[in-house]
Amino acid sequence: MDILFGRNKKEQLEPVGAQVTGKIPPWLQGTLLRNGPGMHTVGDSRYNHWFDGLALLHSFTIRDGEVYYRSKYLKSDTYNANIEANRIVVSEFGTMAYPDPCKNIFSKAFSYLSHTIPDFTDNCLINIMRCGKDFYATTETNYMRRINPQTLETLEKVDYRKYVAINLATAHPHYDAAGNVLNMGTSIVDKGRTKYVIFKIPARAPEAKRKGKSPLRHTEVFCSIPSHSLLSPSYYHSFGVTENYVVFLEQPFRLDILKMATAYMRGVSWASCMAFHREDKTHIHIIDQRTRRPVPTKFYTDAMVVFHHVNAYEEDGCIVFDVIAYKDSSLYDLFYLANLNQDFEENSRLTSVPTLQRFAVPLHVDKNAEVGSNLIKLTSTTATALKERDDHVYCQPELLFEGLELPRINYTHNGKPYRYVFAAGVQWSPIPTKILKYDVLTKSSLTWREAGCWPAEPLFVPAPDAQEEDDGVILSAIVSTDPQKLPFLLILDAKSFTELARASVAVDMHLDLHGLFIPESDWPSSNQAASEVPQDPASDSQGPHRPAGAGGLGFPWRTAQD
Ligand SMILES: CC1=C(/C=C/C(C)=C/C=C/C(C)=C/C=O)C(C)(C)CCC1
Ligand SMILES: [Fe+2]
Repeated sequence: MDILFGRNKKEQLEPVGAQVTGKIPPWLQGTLLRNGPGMHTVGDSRYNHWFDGLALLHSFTIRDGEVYYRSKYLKSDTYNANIEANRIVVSEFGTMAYPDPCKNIFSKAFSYLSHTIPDFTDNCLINIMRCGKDFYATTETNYMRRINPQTLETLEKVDYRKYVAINLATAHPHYDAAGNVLNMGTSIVDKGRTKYVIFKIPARAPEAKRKGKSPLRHTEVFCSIPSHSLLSPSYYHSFGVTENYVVFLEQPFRLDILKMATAYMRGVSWASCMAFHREDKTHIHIIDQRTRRPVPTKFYTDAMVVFHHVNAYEEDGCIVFDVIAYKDSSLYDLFYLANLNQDFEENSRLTSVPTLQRFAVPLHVDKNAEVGSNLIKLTSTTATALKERDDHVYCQPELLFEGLELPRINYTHNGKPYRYVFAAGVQWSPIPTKILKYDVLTKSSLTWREAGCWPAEPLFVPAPDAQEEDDGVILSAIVSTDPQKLPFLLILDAKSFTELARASVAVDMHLDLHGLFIPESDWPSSNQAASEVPQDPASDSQGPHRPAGAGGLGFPWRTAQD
């Protein structure tokens, strides 16, 4: 597994043409832009965990049936400091680093003190966020890096704290139809309180105040939810939205702030300051977007760990939400590189298989309902919500499917009733070996897999004239451990799950985490995009074609005159 996880990946700075087999639908024009860890050693020093790796951005530009690939390391402050020192000098999730090993005892003590409130990393390796015409590489700290989505160049560092009082933020924001961003973050012991903050970033700054200013300046706090514990807030990786509500799971997988404050001094990583408390509850917070207040009923379920929300929607006075859940927090332990690179089959066995679970929460709890009665009357799910005393409701999910992660949906159905989950399929190990389409209505699934192939998160792009939810394609970057097979971009017909085309590239491709698709018509200037892609030296075409301007391919919002 060293090929997948151990080696530092080589950048592909200039776009390289792919060898396309099959036929790419002519309407599919745009760029798949993705992020993930690509470098795990610097000089003689080594990161401990796969999530520590330095962010490597890569993109597949699809134009007129041809595909061009490029990749570039995010030139974060973290990257630059490491490269300059020729060793790891900035701490990441699973690795605590020390900038100056030869300091004397006094400056060491001073350095320890200044690290009790740590300045986190800007190694933004998890996802790409779009905000109007701006694109950002994101992680879960208070930093993001703006990037050029065409050249993959790294632009300015953004500190969320300048706009909203948070120390951590998710890398999985939501978008409304106008492209406004809704995200969540945690504010740790600020003015004596620890809270979860839901905030909105407008896609564009208000007209009068625009003048080239970033929409981030107009970030607005939407709602704050006090943490159940001041010194051990919940860790969360994503959240759910419906048309009128936000779903937030305050799970008993928690950060220990006192441990974090002493981690640097004790020489332990941030990861060691997180713990799963299996004896505790998972609190389900439902926030009404119209009143900007949490629904007062105290909904809860058993202890679980959720990284990815799939979707949520309203049905007959209930909130239905689907998540990928685990019985424990062992997933993060499996990504220690020592486990991935040695005795992979033994060390990387999932002790808890990720399952698709459906929850149903009643929005109005009948005061006269009997204690112990099930408040869910929906015929579409067997999920229950049992009334208890004192405004408490105990929710139990319906198990829909076992063995899936990295879920994606047709995003035009986000927050609304939907039918299909596209996901990576996992069995005994957390590394996906297949791609799945799960139908929540018929409870049936379709699978794509190939020997020696390791697929990334499957991303759905709707066809321009889509009538049905699955009219479109699935894009997934596939890394191969078969020496005879190059890595490739796989394009599946989302309806039948059959292969339409693949674009193989002779590059050192990394396993990535998350990303997005930018339709050609959404580029701020399509001329510029066209000029960025050079002629493929291997092809005898007359150079890059001008984009036809296929409109509105998949993003649920328009940016038109940006
Ligand atoms: C650096 C850092 C963090 C980083 C977390 C990361 C990098 C998580 C990655 C999660 C992924 C990739 C999940 C996939 O499902 C914390 C713990 C938030 C807080 C302390 C500083
Ligand atoms: Fe994620």
